[in-house]
Amino acid sequence: MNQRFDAVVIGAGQAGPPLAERLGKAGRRVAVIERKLVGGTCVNTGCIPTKAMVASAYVAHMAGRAHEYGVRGSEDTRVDMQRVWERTQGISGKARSGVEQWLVGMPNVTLLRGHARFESPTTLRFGEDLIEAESFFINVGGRASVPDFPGIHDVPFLTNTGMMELRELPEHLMIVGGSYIGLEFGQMFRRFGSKVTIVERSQRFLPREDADVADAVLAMLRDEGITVHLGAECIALEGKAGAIRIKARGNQLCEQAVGTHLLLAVGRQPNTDDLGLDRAGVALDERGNIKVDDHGRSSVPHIWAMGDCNGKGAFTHTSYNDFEIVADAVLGQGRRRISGRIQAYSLFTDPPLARIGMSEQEARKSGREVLVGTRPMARVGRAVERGETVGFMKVVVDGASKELLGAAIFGVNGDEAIHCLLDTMYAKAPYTTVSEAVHIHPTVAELLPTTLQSLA
Ligand SMILES: Cc1cc2nc3c(=O)[nH]c(=O)nc-3n(C[C@H](O)[C@H](O)[C@H](O)COP(=O)(O)OP(=O)(O)OC[C@H]3O[C@@H](n4cnc5c(N)ncnc54)[C@H](O)[C@@H]3O)c2cc1C
Ligand SMILES: NC(=O)c1ccc[n+]([C@@H]2O[C@H](COP(=O)([O-])OP(=O)(O)OC[C@H]3O[C@@H](n4cnc5c(N)ncnc54)[C@H](O)[C@@H]3O)[C@@H](O)[C@H]2O)c1
Repeated sequence: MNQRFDAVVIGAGQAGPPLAERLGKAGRRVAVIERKLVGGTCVNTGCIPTKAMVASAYVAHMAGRAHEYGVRGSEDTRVDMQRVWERTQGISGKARSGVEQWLVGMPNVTLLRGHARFESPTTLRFGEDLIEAESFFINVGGRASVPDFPGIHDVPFLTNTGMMELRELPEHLMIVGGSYIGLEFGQMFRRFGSKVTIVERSQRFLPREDADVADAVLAMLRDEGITVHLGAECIALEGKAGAIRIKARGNQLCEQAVGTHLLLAVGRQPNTDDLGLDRAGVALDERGNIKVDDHGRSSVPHIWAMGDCNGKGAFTHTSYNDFEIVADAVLGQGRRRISGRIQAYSLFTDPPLARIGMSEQEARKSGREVLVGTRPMARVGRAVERGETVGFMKVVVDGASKELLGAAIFGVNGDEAIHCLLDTMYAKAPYTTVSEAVHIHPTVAELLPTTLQSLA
């Protein structure tokens, strides 16, 4: 059967559903095609379930410290992984059904379940059907990369998706990759009670971050009993279920460890290889991302790409922002641009590492007159009162223009507090806007003005 729509959205991730709603409300007949679970990675196997698990791990950690706060009765803290799993699935499932009900209730929008693939620039193959449309909006996201290591077919391994299914505690979790996924899962499973070994190929931990920031995160993980091997590139896997060994180049220390479970957290690849994009004439970059202009338009003018599959961001907030930019280009004035986005992300360890704009190393490389203000969390009243004083805050400023260039807050509530700096950057206001502001006491944000008064 042939079907015709004004617009087709492929993938119900973070950008597709809100765009479908906007197009539908504008009177367009829209199809949203989703091959698996609506809500995509964030809702089902990414942000939402992992942050629910981070919350369980936080409670386990604090229960172990309860006596420090004068709370007794939790000396025998144990984690019930079945219950952690149920809670996580409950939160993720509720979010998924929320997206589903929202999609089904949208005016002029039809939700179709199955895999879509281009047959031509204006036609999709959808099962036995062909679907034609005037414009297409691709929001297909990505999946965990699985390198073809020798041994990969013999040794059982998990990715972020498989981690969601664990209902018992791994005795020893080995993790290849020491970035967002490896560190968030590594810390939470250590707090649940597993032994954790992380094998990272970079010689320098978190190389994107300033050395003082990266060192502080590494020290925190090691203090919690996590083994981190740096400069260790996994090149092969050996063993069998329950007894897994990682062979590494550069640092063979990890080869002495035998793990019961293995998590591969070595990056993600876009879901663009089974979309028939060659038949549509859509150009890809060398990593398989769909090339887009500053408005999200691909090399074929009526085909747009949003979210992880365009390689312009790898976060839920960047995918959602892509929706806003594409909606503005298609239905508005085309004022908004991807290049107008300020880099912002948080590594959700506990405490989190929140980052915006430039690091100090990037700012210095740019040749500006760089001023830096720092303050340890141990001197932030709120952190002291909470008994969570790990980390520090750091703000980077252009001394000549007074512009805020970037910031890192590795500390309790840093992921929230950093937004007052981020919004000041969007407002293009000088740093004195914050340094002369009066913030509420006692908060973590309260110390940002003081930090900015001590720039050097
Ligand atoms: C473990 C983990 C934790 C994360 N934590 C965070 C976090 O804390 N904060 C943050 O900002 N980001 C986080 N991320 C990243 C975030 O999840 C992604 O950046 C975000 O989900 C990307 O959304 P998207 O809209 O690009 O696509 P996705 O959410 O991946 O959705 C794409 C959808 O397209 C569907 N699809 C694919 N191909 C087809 C096809 N051919 N036909 C039909 N449907 C198709 C898929 O089934 C999927 O539902 C995390 C990621 C992971 C893996
Ligand atoms: N808090 C968040 O916002 C959050 C959380 C989780 C995931 N994510 C998103 O998911 C994406 C994927 O995360 P990720 O951590 O898998 O990937 P990543 O690309 O951030 O990091 C992969 C890490 O694996 C290492 N590595 C690669 N090959 C290796 C090998 N053979 N041996 C040892 N180390 C190796 C790399 O050096 C790197 O440090 C990220 O881009 C991020 O945007 C975001």
